[in-house]
Amino acid sequence: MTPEVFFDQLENHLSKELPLVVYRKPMKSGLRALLQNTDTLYEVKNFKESGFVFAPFDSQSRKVLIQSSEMLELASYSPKKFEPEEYLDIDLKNVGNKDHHLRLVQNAVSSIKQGHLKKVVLSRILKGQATMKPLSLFQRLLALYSNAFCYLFYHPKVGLWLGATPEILLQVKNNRLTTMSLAGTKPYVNGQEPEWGEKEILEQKYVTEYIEEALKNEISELNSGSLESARSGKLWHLRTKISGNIENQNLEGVLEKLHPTPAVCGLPKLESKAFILENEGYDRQFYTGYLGELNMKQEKMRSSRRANQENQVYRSINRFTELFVNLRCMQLVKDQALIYVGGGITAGSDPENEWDETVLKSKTMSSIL
Ligand SMILES: C=C(O[C@@H]1C=C(C(=O)O)C=C[C@H]1O)C(=O)O
Repeated sequence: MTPEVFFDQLENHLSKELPLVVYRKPMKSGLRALLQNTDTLYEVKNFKESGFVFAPFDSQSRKVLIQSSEMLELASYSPKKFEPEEYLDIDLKNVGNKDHHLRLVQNAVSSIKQGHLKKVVLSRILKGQATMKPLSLFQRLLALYSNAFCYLFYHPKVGLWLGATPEILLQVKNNRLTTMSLAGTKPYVNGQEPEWGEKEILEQKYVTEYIEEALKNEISELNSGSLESARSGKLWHLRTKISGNIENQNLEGVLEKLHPTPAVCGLPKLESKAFILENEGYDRQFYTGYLGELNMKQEKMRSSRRANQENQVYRSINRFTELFVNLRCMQLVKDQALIYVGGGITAGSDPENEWDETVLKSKTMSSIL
């Protein structure tokens, strides 16, 4: 299949207002799309389902599933080069005023200092104008962010979302589970690794400790890698990779423990979530939720040749799950682009710096407008 045919089929599906998702995994060149031929809204109930899950921040709300009627694959796709520099100063409007966000951060810092919370992630929306078709915006994402999970999701009963996320929530392949702790942000300047301060080191450490604690009874041989700087577009983050063995494939239990991690919610989990729902002043919907392949089939052709036996080729079918946190994303409502951004607040946070961090993060998506 050629890229033209691939994208024409997606365009045609979107024009019929039918659900679809198209995505590229980090550091891969292939594209995959799942197309659903009815507008039924399927939901994930127990994580035994198979398809593409699109789950909101608030786990009380429904987790949408695209059940593929048809899967399209493009083995390799080279996006047209795109130079965003000239687009970077795009005019974005703040939804909600700056004072509100500064006060929100200040209140969180006070709450942390009083000992009610250790960390809370606070976010907001910026608004821009989309002047291109959604699939053209998606192609720009592909051109800019080769190490992110890039996606476009559409369901007539949910809306249209696009994103390029650097954060893995969970991968499960052959009983091997991988996740990561990602937090702390610095701008990417001249390719130089940043000097990390105490504030970033602490906020990332909280996430690592939380994940280790959450998984310790679910996962055997749990192992945390070393702390590293990870680049994400024009930003750097601190990252620790964490892996282990998941014996009983209890995805529902693991996700219940893991999501939302303090990378997008806070610590303690329930208190910080309540703080967000009470004070942030808007509905995050799918921002800081998670998305990706759930129990997808992978067929492998194996061959075995034993002495005195014919060469046998047989098929084995594995299932795998690969979920990402829905960060660096936007929602398209007609030609309005709503860009969702946030940052982790700890005792050492300065409201103006936190505001600047959200402006910086918004450029990941505003660069494609
Ligand atoms: C909340 C976001 O990002 C998260 C928060 C980070 C931080 O506080 O430094 C860094 C990476 C993500 O875990 C976002 O991009 O909106």
